Amino acid sequence: MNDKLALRARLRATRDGFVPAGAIRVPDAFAARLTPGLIVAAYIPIGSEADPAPFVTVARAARCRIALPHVTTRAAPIRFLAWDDETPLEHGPFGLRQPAADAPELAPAVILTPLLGFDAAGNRLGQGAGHYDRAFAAHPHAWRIGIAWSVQRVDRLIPDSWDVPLHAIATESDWIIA
Ligand SMILES: Nc1nc2c(c(=O)[nH]1)N(C=O)[C@@H](CNc1ccc(C(=O)N[C@@H](CCC(=O)O)C(=O)O)cc1)CN2
Ligand SMILES: Nc1ncnc2c1ncn2[C@@H]1O[C@H](COP(=O)(O)OP(=O)(O)OP(=O)(O)O)[C@@H](O)[C@H]1O
Repeated sequence: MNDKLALRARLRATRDGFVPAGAIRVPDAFAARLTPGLIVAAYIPIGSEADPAPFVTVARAARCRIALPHVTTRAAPIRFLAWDDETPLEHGPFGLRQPAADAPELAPAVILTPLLGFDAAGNRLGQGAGHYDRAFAAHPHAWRIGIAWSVQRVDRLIPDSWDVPLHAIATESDWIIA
Protein backbone atom coordinates (compact mmCIF):
# COMPACT_ATOMS: atom_id res chain seq x y z
CA MET A 1 0.00 0.00 0.00
CA ASN A 2 2.84 2.36 0.90
CA ASP A 3 4.45 1.41 -2.38
CA LYS A 4 1.32 2.50 -4.23
CA LEU A 5 1.21 5.81 -2.34
CA ALA A 6 4.85 6.54 -3.17
CA LEU A 7 4.36 5.52 -6.80
CA ARG A 8 1.29 7.76 -7.09
CA ALA A 9 3.26 10.73 -5.71
CA ARG A 10 6.15 10.07 -8.09
CA LEU A 11 3.89 9.67 -11.12
CA ARG A 12 1.90 12.82 -10.26
CA ALA A 13 5.16 14.78 -10.09
CA THR A 14 6.36 13.29 -13.40
CA ARG A 15 3.06 14.11 -15.07
CA ASP A 16 3.04 17.67 -13.67
CA GLY A 17 6.52 18.27 -15.07
CA PHE A 18 5.88 16.83 -18.52
CA VAL A 19 5.52 19.18 -21.48
CA PRO A 20 3.78 17.16 -24.20
CA ALA A 21 4.83 17.65 -27.81
CA GLY A 22 1.22 17.28 -28.92
CA ALA A 23 -2.24 16.02 -28.04
CA ILE A 24 -3.22 12.38 -27.45
CA ARG A 25 -3.36 10.63 -30.83
CA VAL A 26 -6.59 8.95 -31.87
CA PRO A 27 -5.75 5.62 -33.58
CA ASP A 28 -7.71 4.40 -36.60
CA ALA A 29 -8.67 1.38 -34.47
CA PHE A 30 -10.83 3.69 -32.33
CA ALA A 31 -12.75 5.30 -35.18
CA ALA A 32 -13.23 1.87 -36.76
CA ARG A 33 -15.24 0.64 -33.76
CA LEU A 34 -17.67 3.57 -33.61
CA THR A 35 -21.29 3.27 -34.67
CA PRO A 36 -24.15 5.79 -34.31
CA GLY A 37 -25.62 5.68 -30.80
CA LEU A 38 -22.64 3.84 -29.29
CA ILE A 39 -22.03 5.14 -25.76
CA VAL A 40 -18.52 6.43 -25.13
CA ALA A 41 -17.53 7.49 -21.61
CA ALA A 42 -14.92 10.27 -21.49
CA TYR A 43 -13.79 12.56 -18.65
CA ILE A 44 -12.86 16.21 -18.14
CA PRO A 45 -9.16 16.31 -17.17
CA ILE A 46 -7.99 17.69 -13.84
CA GLY A 47 -4.50 19.04 -13.28
CA SER A 48 -1.95 17.61 -15.68
CA GLU A 49 -4.06 14.65 -16.85
CA ALA A 50 -4.09 13.82 -20.54
CA ASP A 51 -7.20 15.16 -22.29
CA PRO A 52 -9.43 12.67 -24.16
CA ALA A 53 -11.04 15.56 -26.13
CA PRO A 54 -9.66 14.38 -29.53
CA PHE A 55 -11.47 11.04 -28.94
CA VAL A 56 -14.67 12.87 -28.04
CA THR A 57 -14.50 14.91 -31.24
CA VAL A 58 -14.13 11.74 -33.35
CA ALA A 59 -16.91 9.99 -31.40
CA ARG A 60 -19.33 12.91 -31.74
CA ALA A 61 -18.62 13.08 -35.48
CA ALA A 62 -19.58 9.37 -35.66
CA ARG A 63 -22.83 10.27 -33.81
CA CYS A 64 -21.90 8.40 -30.64
CA ARG A 65 -23.40 9.44 -27.30
CA ILE A 66 -20.91 10.82 -24.78
CA ALA A 67 -21.10 10.16 -21.04
CA LEU A 68 -19.03 11.58 -18.19
CA PRO A 69 -18.41 10.14 -14.73
CA HIS A 70 -20.46 11.64 -11.92
CA VAL A 71 -18.87 11.50 -8.48
CA THR A 72 -20.50 12.13 -5.13
CA THR A 73 -17.98 10.82 -2.58
CA ARG A 74 -14.81 8.74 -2.49
CA ALA A 75 -16.78 5.77 -1.16
CA ALA A 76 -19.73 5.85 -3.56
CA PRO A 77 -19.50 4.29 -7.04
CA ILE A 78 -19.37 6.64 -10.01
CA ARG A 79 -22.26 6.77 -12.49
CA PHE A 80 -21.86 7.62 -16.16
CA LEU A 81 -24.26 10.44 -17.11
CA ALA A 82 -25.10 11.84 -20.56
CA TRP A 83 -23.14 14.87 -21.79
CA ASP A 84 -24.83 16.54 -24.74
CA ASP A 85 -22.23 19.34 -25.05
CA GLU A 86 -24.91 22.06 -24.67
CA THR A 87 -25.91 21.70 -21.02
CA PRO A 88 -23.28 23.36 -18.81
CA LEU A 89 -21.32 21.08 -16.49
CA GLU A 90 -21.38 21.52 -12.72
CA HIS A 91 -18.54 21.61 -10.22
CA GLY A 92 -18.10 18.35 -8.31
CA PRO A 93 -15.67 16.99 -5.69
CA PHE A 94 -11.89 16.83 -6.37
CA GLY A 95 -12.15 19.84 -8.71
CA LEU A 96 -14.08 17.76 -11.24
CA ARG A 97 -16.59 19.12 -13.75
CA GLN A 98 -19.49 16.80 -14.32
CA PRO A 99 -23.12 16.62 -15.54
CA ALA A 100 -25.95 17.47 -13.12
CA ALA A 101 -26.95 14.51 -10.93
CA ASP A 102 -30.30 14.14 -12.74
CA ALA A 103 -28.81 13.77 -16.25
CA PRO A 104 -29.72 10.41 -17.87
CA GLU A 105 -27.55 7.49 -16.74
CA LEU A 106 -25.91 5.57 -19.60
CA ALA A 107 -24.14 2.19 -19.81
CA PRO A 108 -20.89 2.81 -21.71
CA ALA A 109 -19.61 0.50 -24.45
CA VAL A 110 -16.25 2.30 -24.43
CA ILE A 111 -14.60 3.75 -21.31
CA LEU A 112 -11.85 6.34 -21.90
CA THR A 113 -10.03 6.09 -18.59
CA PRO A 114 -7.81 8.57 -16.73
CA LEU A 115 -4.84 7.14 -14.85
CA LEU A 116 -1.62 7.92 -13.01
CA GLY A 117 0.39 4.98 -14.30
CA PHE A 118 0.12 2.04 -16.71
CA ASP A 119 2.23 -0.84 -17.96
CA ALA A 120 2.37 -2.66 -21.28
CA ALA A 121 0.12 -5.43 -19.96
CA GLY A 122 -2.68 -2.90 -19.38
CA ASN A 123 -2.35 -2.76 -15.61
CA ARG A 124 -3.37 0.63 -14.32
CA LEU A 125 -2.74 2.76 -11.24
CA GLY A 126 -5.54 5.23 -10.52
CA GLN A 127 -6.35 7.77 -7.82
CA GLY A 128 -6.84 5.02 -5.25
CA ALA A 129 -10.57 5.42 -4.64
CA GLY A 130 -11.39 2.36 -6.75
CA HIS A 131 -13.88 4.38 -8.82
CA TYR A 132 -12.79 2.95 -12.17
CA ASP A 133 -12.10 -0.53 -10.77
CA ARG A 134 -15.72 -0.64 -9.68
CA ALA A 135 -16.95 0.88 -12.96
CA PHE A 136 -15.08 -1.82 -14.92
CA ALA A 137 -16.70 -4.50 -12.76
CA ALA A 138 -20.13 -2.92 -13.36
CA HIS A 139 -19.58 -2.71 -17.16
CA PRO A 140 -17.54 -5.84 -17.88
CA HIS A 141 -18.11 -5.78 -21.65
CA ALA A 142 -16.91 -2.22 -22.19
CA TRP A 143 -13.77 -1.52 -24.23
CA ARG A 144 -11.35 -0.08 -21.65
CA ILE A 145 -8.95 2.47 -23.12
CA GLY A 146 -6.39 4.27 -20.95
CA ILE A 147 -5.59 7.88 -21.91
CA ALA A 148 -2.14 8.96 -20.74
CA TRP A 149 1.08 10.80 -21.47
CA SER A 150 3.93 8.50 -22.50
CA VAL A 151 5.87 9.35 -19.29
CA GLN A 152 3.15 7.65 -17.24
CA ARG A 153 4.31 4.25 -18.45
CA VAL A 154 6.15 2.10 -15.88
CA ASP A 155 7.91 -1.23 -16.35
CA ARG A 156 5.51 -3.32 -14.35
CA LEU A 157 2.57 -2.73 -12.00
CA ILE A 158 1.60 -5.59 -9.72
CA PRO A 159 -2.18 -5.91 -10.04
CA ASP A 160 -4.44 -6.39 -7.02
CA SER A 161 -7.13 -9.09 -7.10
CA TRP A 162 -9.85 -6.56 -8.06
CA ASP A 163 -7.86 -4.85 -10.84
CA VAL A 164 -9.32 -5.21 -14.33
CA PRO A 165 -6.69 -4.51 -17.01
CA LEU A 166 -7.05 -1.99 -19.81
CA HIS A 167 -7.42 -3.30 -23.38
CA ALA A 168 -5.26 -0.53 -24.82
CA ILE A 169 -3.59 2.77 -23.93
CA ALA A 170 -3.40 5.88 -26.12
CA THR A 171 -0.61 8.41 -25.58
CA GLU A 172 0.68 11.40 -27.56
CA SER A 173 3.10 9.06 -29.30
CA ASP A 174 1.75 5.49 -29.22
CA TRP A 175 -1.26 3.17 -29.30
CA ILE A 176 -0.35 0.31 -26.99
CA ILE A 177 -2.45 -2.84 -27.25
CA ALA A 178 -2.23 -4.76 -23.99
N1 LIG B 1 -10.55 13.71 -14.72
C1 LIG B 1 -10.87 12.70 -13.93
N2 LIG B 1 -12.13 12.42 -13.69
C2 LIG B 1 -12.44 11.38 -12.86
C3 LIG B 1 -11.44 10.61 -12.25
C4 LIG B 1 -10.09 10.93 -12.54
O1 LIG B 1 -9.12 10.29 -12.10
N3 LIG B 1 -9.85 11.98 -13.39
N4 LIG B 1 -11.80 9.58 -11.40
C5 LIG B 1 -10.97 8.50 -11.08
O2 LIG B 1 -11.26 7.67 -10.26
C6 LIG B 1 -13.15 9.60 -10.82
C7 LIG B 1 -13.13 10.60 -9.70
N5 LIG B 1 -12.40 10.09 -8.58
C8 LIG B 1 -11.36 10.71 -7.96
C9 LIG B 1 -10.92 10.12 -6.79
C10 LIG B 1 -9.87 10.70 -6.11
C11 LIG B 1 -9.27 11.86 -6.58
C12 LIG B 1 -8.13 12.44 -5.83
O3 LIG B 1 -7.75 11.91 -4.80
N6 LIG B 1 -7.54 13.55 -6.28
C13 LIG B 1 -6.36 14.16 -5.68
C14 LIG B 1 -5.62 15.08 -6.64
C15 LIG B 1 -5.47 14.48 -8.00
C16 LIG B 1 -4.53 15.18 -8.95
O4 LIG B 1 -4.19 16.37 -8.82
O5 LIG B 1 -4.10 14.49 -9.90
C17 LIG B 1 -6.75 14.95 -4.48
O6 LIG B 1 -7.88 15.45 -4.43
O7 LIG B 1 -5.89 15.06 -3.60
C18 LIG B 1 -9.70 12.42 -7.75
C19 LIG B 1 -10.77 11.85 -8.46
C20 LIG B 1 -14.13 9.98 -11.88
N7 LIG B 1 -13.75 11.15 -12.61
N1 LIG C 1 -15.08 -4.13 -7.83
C1 LIG C 1 -14.90 -3.53 -6.65
N2 LIG C 1 -15.88 -3.49 -5.73
C2 LIG C 1 -15.71 -2.89 -4.53
N3 LIG C 1 -14.55 -2.26 -4.16
C3 LIG C 1 -13.55 -2.24 -5.05
C4 LIG C 1 -13.66 -2.86 -6.33
N4 LIG C 1 -12.50 -2.68 -6.98
C5 LIG C 1 -11.69 -1.98 -6.16
N5 LIG C 1 -12.31 -1.70 -5.00
C6 LIG C 1 -11.73 -0.99 -3.85
O1 LIG C 1 -11.18 0.26 -4.26
C7 LIG C 1 -10.05 0.60 -3.48
C8 LIG C 1 -8.97 1.28 -4.28
O2 LIG C 1 -8.37 0.42 -5.22
P1 LIG C 1 -7.00 0.81 -5.95
O3 LIG C 1 -5.99 1.28 -4.96
O4 LIG C 1 -6.60 -0.33 -6.84
O5 LIG C 1 -7.45 2.06 -6.81
P2 LIG C 1 -6.96 2.54 -8.24
O6 LIG C 1 -7.18 1.49 -9.26
O7 LIG C 1 -5.59 3.07 -8.10
O8 LIG C 1 -7.93 3.77 -8.45
P3 LIG C 1 -9.24 4.07 -9.32
O9 LIG C 1 -9.86 2.80 -9.79
O10 LIG C 1 -10.06 4.88 -8.39
O11 LIG C 1 -8.80 4.92 -10.44
C9 LIG C 1 -9.59 -0.69 -2.81
O12 LIG C 1 -9.74 -0.52 -1.43
C10 LIG C 1 -10.54 -1.75 -3.32
O13 LIG C 1 -10.95 -2.62 -2.29
